Amino acid sequence: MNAPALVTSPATERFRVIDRCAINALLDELACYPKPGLVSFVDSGSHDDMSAATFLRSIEALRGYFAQMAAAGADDASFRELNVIGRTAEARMFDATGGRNTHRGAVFSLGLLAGAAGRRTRTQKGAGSGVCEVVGRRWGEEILAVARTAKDTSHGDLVRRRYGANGARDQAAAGFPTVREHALPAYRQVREQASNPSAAAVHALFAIMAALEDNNLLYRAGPEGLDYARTAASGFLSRGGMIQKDGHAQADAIHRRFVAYNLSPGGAADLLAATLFVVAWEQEAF
Ligand SMILES: CC(C)(COP(=O)(O)OP(=O)(O)OC[C@H]1O[C@@H](n2cnc3c(N)ncnc32)[C@H](O[C@H]2O[C@H](COP(=O)(O)OP(=O)(O)OP(=O)(O)O)[C@@H](O)[C@H]2O)[C@@H]1O)[C@@H](O)C(=O)NCCC(=O)NCCS
Ligand SMILES: Nc1ncnc2[nH]cnc12
Repeated sequence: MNAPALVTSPATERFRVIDRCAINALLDELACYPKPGLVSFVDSGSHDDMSAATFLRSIEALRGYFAQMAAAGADDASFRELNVIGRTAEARMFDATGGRNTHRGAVFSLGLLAGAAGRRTRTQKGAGSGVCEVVGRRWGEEILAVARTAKDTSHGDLVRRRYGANGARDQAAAGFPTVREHALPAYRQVREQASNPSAAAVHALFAIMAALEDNNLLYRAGPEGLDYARTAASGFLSRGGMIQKDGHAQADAIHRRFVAYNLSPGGAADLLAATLFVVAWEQEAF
């Protein structure tokens, strides 16, 4: 007897494409180099408890999660409903990494963007456009309404209390302004000048670092550490960033200094993955 034919609806296929774009975005973020203080295939940056292998295990554990978020987004799920899926994925990530926080921010930010991409597929035309804004418009109020209590003890909660810092929730609720206004223009500028995608990704990472209040930097090194990172990033960009002849060497030198100071812009790394997702999904959807 022949095996029954697998029936895949066009909607299911689109959710799979969204999943693939998100997984590839995470892989491309990991692969691009030099990233100040961050983990790559070259080295583990400022992290002594994680390597590229840890990140690969984490990414594999997240496969399928983004399709689930896309399907829920297409069903007009509330933030509360999306959050249930997100927390399960976060638990899978911690299982796969032995409790290390590789992608907590990406589970949140990229998960919401996958939900928004799923939601946009309902309208078919222009499905790729404006996914960042959709997150803010559809779920922004709910995201900000989730009450935090004195018992919340993530690093983000600590720096929020200590410095009044914003974080992943504020970015998402505002429709990812750092991605739209800084990272995407920086990425496209380098791509248009015929440079390779990895150089464009590194350039975009620096653009995010120059603009973002990154809670990872604040947690590890306080406002001085954050200022140091933002100044290093904006100086690099003002000299031409990855468009300069020796852009790679300069970025590598900044990476080494971040490792020496134990700095790691993990929040910026997540927003780089978000940026790469938006680029990939826009290409698929039009
Ligand atoms: C809603 C939450 C995601 C909020 O969590 P939290 O209250 O902790 O808020 P944030 O500080 O804002 O950070 C969450 C993660 O987002 C990244 N991040 C940091 N700053 C920003 C920023 N300004 N904008 C966007 N994103 C930001 C960051 O992720 C990266 O950091 C990881 C490592 O962080 P950390 O734990 O501090 O470092 P460790 O290695 O553990 O310690 P040290 O080595 O420094 O000693 C990293 O690799 C990146 O992923 C923040 O961690 C959350 O509470 C939540 O509700 N999550 C589950 C629900 C969900 O995901 N739902 C799906 C969508 S509905
Ligand atoms: N490549 C990376 N290195 C360290 N932290 C990260 N968080 C997300 N991506 C990261």
